Amino acid sequence: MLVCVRTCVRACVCVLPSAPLTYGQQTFLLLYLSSVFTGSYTGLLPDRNMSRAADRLRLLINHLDPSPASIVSFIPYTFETDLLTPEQRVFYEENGFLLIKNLVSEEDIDRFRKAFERICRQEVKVPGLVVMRDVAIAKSEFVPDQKAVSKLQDFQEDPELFRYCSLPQILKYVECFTGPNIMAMHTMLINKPPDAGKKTSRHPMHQDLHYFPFRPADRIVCSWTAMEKVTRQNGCLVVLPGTHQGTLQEHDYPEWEGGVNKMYHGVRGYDPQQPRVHLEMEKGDTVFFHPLLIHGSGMNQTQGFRKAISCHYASGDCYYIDVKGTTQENIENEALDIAVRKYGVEGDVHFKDVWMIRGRLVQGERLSL
Ligand SMILES: CC(C)CC(=O)SCCNC(=O)CCNC(=O)[C@H](O)C(C)(C)COP(=O)(O)OP(=O)(O)OC[C@H]1O[C@@H](n2cnc3c(N)ncnc32)[C@H](O)[C@@H]1OP(=O)(O)O
Ligand SMILES: Nc1ncnc2c1ncn2[C@@H]1O[C@H](COP(=O)(O)OP(=O)(O)OP(=O)(O)O)[C@@H](O)[C@H]1O
Ligand SMILES: O=C(O)CCC(=O)C(=O)O
Ligand SMILES: [Fe+2]
Ligand SMILES: [Mg+2]
Repeated sequence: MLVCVRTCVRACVCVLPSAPLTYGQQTFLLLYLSSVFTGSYTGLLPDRNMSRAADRLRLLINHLDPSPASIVSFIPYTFETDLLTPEQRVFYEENGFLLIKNLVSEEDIDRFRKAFERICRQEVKVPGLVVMRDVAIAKSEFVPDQKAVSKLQDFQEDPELFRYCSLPQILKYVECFTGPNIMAMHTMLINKPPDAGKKTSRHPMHQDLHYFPFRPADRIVCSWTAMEKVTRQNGCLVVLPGTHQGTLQEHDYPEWEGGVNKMYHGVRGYDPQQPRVHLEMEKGDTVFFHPLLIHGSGMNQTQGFRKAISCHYASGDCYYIDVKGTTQENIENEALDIAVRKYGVEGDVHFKDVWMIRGRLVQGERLSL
């Protein structure tokens, strides 16, 4: 098999010019190899830096070795599971996100919406649930209505909402990023309110990994499903493609005149000139994205509440890290302050404990999380 692969790679490279490979040539080679070898060598990523791409290909051919470690180092972000097409795999490897249209049914979304409304009307009480109000109206009189709620967080104890995290069609995709043991670590239903005029409905550009004291980052993925049509107008997700290939950056509260929501940190020194992509989506469309991908969402300039439901998954064999002395120390301190108030615990509570109690196994085995 190895000889066969090597011959085939060499054959492919021989027909290509010895000069730097174009993007199209690389894509062709990649697709050809994956069709012949059912994906085992789809790690030949096209690279926008054409001479670097040629070097990488030469390196692969010279050191062709079918050990899992060498394959992983060429295809760091995804696993082969027969689900992703080579094009989808390459897209995620390159961009750090993948949008799947029409993945969650209307019926399911309507059920999640009803469950959300019951919580807003305070007809059910869910242990551990955090109900957030937008900072612009946080100090106004409490109305038990969805108009007061900007986000639900930690709905793992609500069986109806948590059904989202176990939907088989979602887990099939999640498995491509996490592998077969899957923990649902963090759940949210975001009800982005019409902006009250202070731009507080924005979510600053950030990397979700900033919030997580577990690793490795490549075995973590977010699924985010639009519960209705989301557009630039009502504050769709905005992503910076390819930023998942960078490192975790320092995060702080952005200096916004109108204020910013509690714990909405943004990457420090965000440059608004960077190329960004607005992910406009229909009801049921789902985007999967890497926890280092820089993303946020714009203002909601409509009168409706823009709804989305999401879950962060991690491989069961991810491990906790100590964030003391790292850029994550600021969010650890804030999270611990809130946890102490929420659970009434004193003293010896650690960032890791806050995550351990939220995590729920959804597939395979719970190992180290
Ligand atoms: C990957 C993922 C994790 C990324 C993200 O999701 S980033 C966002 C993460 N967000 C969170 O973790 C939620 C944080 N929020 C919360 O825990 C809660 O909503 C709290 C801010 C603690 C407020 O909850 P609670 O105490 O039940 O609410 P109260 O109405 O009694 O308000 C208590 C004091 O908090 C203030 N407050 C409420 N909501 C917000 C807000 N959105 N932004 C800023 N300040 C807020 C409120 O004005 C009140 O302040 P004082 O009157 O005590 O000065
Ligand atoms: N200083 C900043 N730090 C971090 N994130 C920011 C900063 N300024 C803007 N953003 C983020 O950039 C993204 C785009 O915001 P913006 O409100 O411009 O939305 P938009 O969809 O581009 O709207 P518009 O059509 O008005 O350009 C949002 O995620 C927003 O929170
Ligand atoms: O739905 C949104 O506006 C984005 C939310 C988000 O990125 C987050 O909460 O981490
Ligand atoms: Fe996020
Ligand atoms: Mg703008």
